[in-house]
Amino acid sequence: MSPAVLDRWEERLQDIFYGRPYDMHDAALADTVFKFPLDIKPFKDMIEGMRMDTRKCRYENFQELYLYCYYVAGTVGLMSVPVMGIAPDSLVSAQGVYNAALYLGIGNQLTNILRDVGEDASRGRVYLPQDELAQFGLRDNDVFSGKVTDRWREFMKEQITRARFYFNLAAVGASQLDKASRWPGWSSLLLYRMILDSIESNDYDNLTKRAYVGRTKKLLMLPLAYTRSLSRHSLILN
Ligand SMILES: CC(C)=CCC/C(C)=C/CC/C(C)=C/CC/C(C)=C/COP(=O)(O)OP(=O)(O)O
Repeated sequence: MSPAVLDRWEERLQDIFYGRPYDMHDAALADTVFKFPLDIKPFKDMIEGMRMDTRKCRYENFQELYLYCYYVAGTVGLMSVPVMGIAPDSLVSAQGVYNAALYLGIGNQLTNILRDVGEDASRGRVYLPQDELAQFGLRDNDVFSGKVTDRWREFMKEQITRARFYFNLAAVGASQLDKASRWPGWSSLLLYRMILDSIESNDYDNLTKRAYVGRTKKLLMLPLAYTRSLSRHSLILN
């Protein structure tokens, strides 16, 4: 995506919020902006994330990576809450629910990154903290080599643990969404989190394999998400 295209997107975004959509897709968003209390900030931040992605292909540390994840995915969580709605009798503050949604975006994006390590490497991109790779005695070349070593497995275990930590933070808010949104909220959390299990089942080979969750597994998960969505207190995942 060229900088000029992203600048144009930002202009169109502003026009959408002014109620002046450019095409039918923009009109759909303008309608949503009219119906729900949406703020332009996360939309702008998402475009900023795409700018960041055109500028850099390495992340020095987790702080840098987290910022990228916020821009491209945490923002989606922040955009979703005003549409999904917060339960009137929420046990968590509105800010707590927004935080949880943001963390779901972070967990999703971290998972997405871990699933796509091999694919991203083939495009010369490494969305993993460089300092953490080094701590495990790993370098870019180990990512490009496609060889799954014990060092790589140990490194991946830590990365997966961190992604699960964000899913746990997200779980705090999923049960506080409006009644109709709780099931979809839990489904999106549990479905994406299953990709991490699949990386484990592949013995941490995310260099030559793309972890995926089969249709049957996904369908079997839906009743579980439904059960979770019935309780208001499911704060901890297992
Ligand atoms: C839990 C609470 C309180 C609310 C739910 C709020 C929601 C629905 C948040 C979802 C956030 C979300 C779906 C973020 C998207 C993150 C993500 C993985 C983006 C990846 O996009 P692509 O890079 O296009 O994916 P592919 O690589 O799979 O094409």
